[in-house]
Amino acid sequence: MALSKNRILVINPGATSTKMGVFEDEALLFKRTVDHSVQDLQEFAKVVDQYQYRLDLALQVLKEENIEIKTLASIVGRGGLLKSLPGGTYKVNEKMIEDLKKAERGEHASNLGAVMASDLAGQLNVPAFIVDPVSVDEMEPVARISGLADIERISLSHALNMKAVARKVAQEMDKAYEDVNFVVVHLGTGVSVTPHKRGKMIDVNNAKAEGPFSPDRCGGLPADQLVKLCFSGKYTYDELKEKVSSKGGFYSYFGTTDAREVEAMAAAGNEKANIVLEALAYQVAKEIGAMAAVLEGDVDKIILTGGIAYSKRIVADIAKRVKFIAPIEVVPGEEELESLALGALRVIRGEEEAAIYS
Ligand SMILES: Nc1ncnc2c1ncn2[C@@H]1O[C@H](COP(=O)(O)OP(=O)(O)O)[C@@H](O)[C@H]1O
Ligand SMILES: CCCC(=O)OP(=O)(O)O
Repeated sequence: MALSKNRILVINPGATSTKMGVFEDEALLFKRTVDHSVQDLQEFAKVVDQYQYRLDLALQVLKEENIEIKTLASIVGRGGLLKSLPGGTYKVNEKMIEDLKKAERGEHASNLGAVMASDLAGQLNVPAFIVDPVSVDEMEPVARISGLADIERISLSHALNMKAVARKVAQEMDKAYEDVNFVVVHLGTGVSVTPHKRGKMIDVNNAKAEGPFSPDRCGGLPADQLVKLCFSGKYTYDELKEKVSSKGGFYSYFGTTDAREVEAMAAAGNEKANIVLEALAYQVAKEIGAMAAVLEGDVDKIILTGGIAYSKRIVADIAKRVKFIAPIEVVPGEEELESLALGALRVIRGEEEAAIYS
C-alpha cells in the first residue's frame, strides 16, 4: 500500500472515554469512542498507570478498522496539564513527556494524549503533536487574583473544543473569531465556562476545581466547610482529592457520571435526581452571568457545547436563565478530533510553525 503523506491518527483520552480517529488530510476515515466505566479505571492508582490499558484499546481499534500503523504520517494527542501556554500546535518533546508523567500540575486523562502519541510516533519515526492543550492560558491579570495571597487562579479548560466551536460559530456569522465576544460553555465530564474576547479566553472557571459542579467533579465548594472536611480525619489526602476531582458531582449523588442516566431517574420520578439536574443548570447559568459581566455585557452569543448539550432539558433550564444576555447557540458534542487533525495538518503543510514546549 502506498504511504499516504497525511494520514493522521488522533487520540483524545478523556475522563470517561478514549476518543480516537484517523484522518486522511481533512477527510475522516473513522471515529470511535471507547467508554470507560468507573469500575474499568478503578484499579489504576494514577492516570499514568492507565497508559497500557488505553494504548492496547487504541491498537485494537486500529486493527478492527484495518488501519496499518505503518501508514500513519503523524500522531496527534490531546494535550494535558502542562505549564500555562498560548493556544496552538506543539511538537511533542521530552520535556513535555516528563512534565506529563510527573503530573506536577495535576492528574487528568488528557495527560496521556501526548505520551500515547509520542510512543507510537517514536516506533514509526513520524512526528507527534498536541493542539490547544487543557492548560492554554490567555487569562487577563485581574482574573488571576483569587482573594488569598497563597493561591493564584489558573486556566484549565476544554480549550480545544471551545476554540474550535467558537471559530465555527463566528464563521457562520461571517465574522472572524478575533472580531466577536462569546461566552462559551463546554458541558462534558468537566464543565468550562469561558468569556472569549476578540479571540482570547480572558477568564475561565478552572474546570478541575472551580465553578459549576459536573458529572464527576464538585466544582467550587464553600471554603470553610471544605477545610473542616480536610481535617475531619474521615479521609486521607488521596481519598479527598479523588472525591472532589473524579467522584464528585453527579457521581457523588448517584454513583454515575452519565447525565442520561440521571435524566432517566428524574423522568421516573426521583426527586433528588430532578433537583440535582436543575442545580447543574442553575450553577452553569450563574457562571455564564459572571462571565457576561467579565465581557461588560458585550456578548454576541452564548455557545453551549459538549456531550450534555445534547440534553434538551438541561439546555432549556440554562437558557431560561441566560437568554436575556445574548442569543444562544447549541453545538452539541465536540469537535476535538477534527481540531486535533487540523492543527497537525497546518504544521505538516507549513501553514503554521509548531510551537516548542520548554
Ligand atoms: N444525548 C445525551 N443527552 C444527555 N447527556 C449526554 C448525551 N450524550 C452524552 N451525554 C453526557 O455528556 C457527558 C460527557 O460529555 P463529553 O463532552 O463526551 O465528555 P468529555 O468531557 O469526557 O469529553 C456525560 O455525562 C454523558 O452522559
Ligand atoms: C481539565 C480540563 C479538561 C476537562 O475537564 O476534560 P474532561 O471533561 O474530559 O475531563
